[in-house]
Amino acid sequence: MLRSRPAAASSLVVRSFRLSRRVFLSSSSFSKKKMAGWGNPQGFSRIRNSPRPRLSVSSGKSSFNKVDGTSKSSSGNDNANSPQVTSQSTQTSRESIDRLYNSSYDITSVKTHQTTYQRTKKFPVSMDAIRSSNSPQSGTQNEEMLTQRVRDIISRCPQSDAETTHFDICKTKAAGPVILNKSLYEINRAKRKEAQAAQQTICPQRLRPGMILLKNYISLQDQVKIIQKCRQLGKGTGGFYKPGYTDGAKLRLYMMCLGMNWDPQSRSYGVKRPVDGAESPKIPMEFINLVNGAIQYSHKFLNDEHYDALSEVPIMSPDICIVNFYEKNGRLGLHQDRDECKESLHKGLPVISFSLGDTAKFLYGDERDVEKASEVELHSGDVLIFGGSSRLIFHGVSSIIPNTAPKQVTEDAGLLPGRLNLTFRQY
Ligand SMILES: O=C(O)CCC(=O)C(=O)O
Ligand SMILES: [Fe+2]
Repeated sequence: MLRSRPAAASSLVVRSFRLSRRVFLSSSSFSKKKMAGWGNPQGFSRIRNSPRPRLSVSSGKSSFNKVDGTSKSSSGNDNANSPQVTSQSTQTSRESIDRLYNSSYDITSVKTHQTTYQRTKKFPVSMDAIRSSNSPQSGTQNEEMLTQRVRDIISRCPQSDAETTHFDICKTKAAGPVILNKSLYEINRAKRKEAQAAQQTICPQRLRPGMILLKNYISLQDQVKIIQKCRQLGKGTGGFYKPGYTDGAKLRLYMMCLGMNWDPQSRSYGVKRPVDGAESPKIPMEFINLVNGAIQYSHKFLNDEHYDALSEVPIMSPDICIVNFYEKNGRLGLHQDRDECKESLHKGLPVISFSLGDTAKFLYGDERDVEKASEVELHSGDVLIFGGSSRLIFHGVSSIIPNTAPKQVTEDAGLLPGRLNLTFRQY
């Protein structure tokens, strides 16, 4: 799980600009602040993208200072073309380079005009070239050192497919039980699984017109699979991040969008998310099959109860899935889901919501008023549908009830304490 940064790490940002043909090294404070501001909880996501940046290097004094972390950028001048190395900065750079030479360090971010290459793994950069041109250090030699360092960094930038590590919703695998206990552990687990499977009966309820709750709809086996898939997608490009607003406020959840990105700041959908330009992963087909099955199930239930199934839950093809992960103190204020296209809203195409993990207290009502809202508990495996005349209900999560997730979810899938919610919509 990537939640903290190795203590000894320092970081670099390498930017290359096609127009100015300039690369500079800037301070860790820049990249940390930027990443933290953009939503990654600890400000350290790993992103590796191709293509590699074209390398062209010049250096500015602020670059050296920034490496050293001693000053803020004074090189806001991105058009500077020639190296500027003053005696002051030469001194600073020598110290910086010495320090770097003596330790391996993190490359947090290599940024081009289009792409951010980020990684956090402790990453030793060969300083042989720097060593060989050690002293005396003229401005030109300094520049060469810097150039070599940048080349080193770039040459270690993987060229493979994009890969990002964001917030991990699952525990990293704990050390397994000792061998002697293992068989007993497995026997007990199998028994527990059987007992829980026997208890799992789908129980549909019509909470109000267009609002159907399918209790226990998702089998434990499927819950584990959904969590594992969300975990895998959530660690990659476009994965989980903590959305925030420009005023600095943060939502009390981690979010990942599939199919299309929904931006909480602008309340709009787009291909790429503004925070890091990442495209949303596709919605896995298994998820879509489950959604279709839930729609069919609700239709059968409504028909059996003599309601107009198609007007309460119109058929939809999900092309958006917003995945939220709530930690134990997570919540979501009353709101309407109304950023899908007019036609989708007009037709009342339903939102289909899967709950996994700890139980949520879910509020819903006709007004944005907590006092007047109704409450229902959503347990792991429940599917909530709101379409037709309930499509624009106000809804939110007032709290997460700790330690209520089924054992399979916490043990087999390893979901962290908290709740995973997936809402499917058709744009
Ligand atoms: O977590 C939930 O149950 C609701 C999520 C939600 O309303 C949303 O993502 O818009
Ligand atoms: Fe919502």
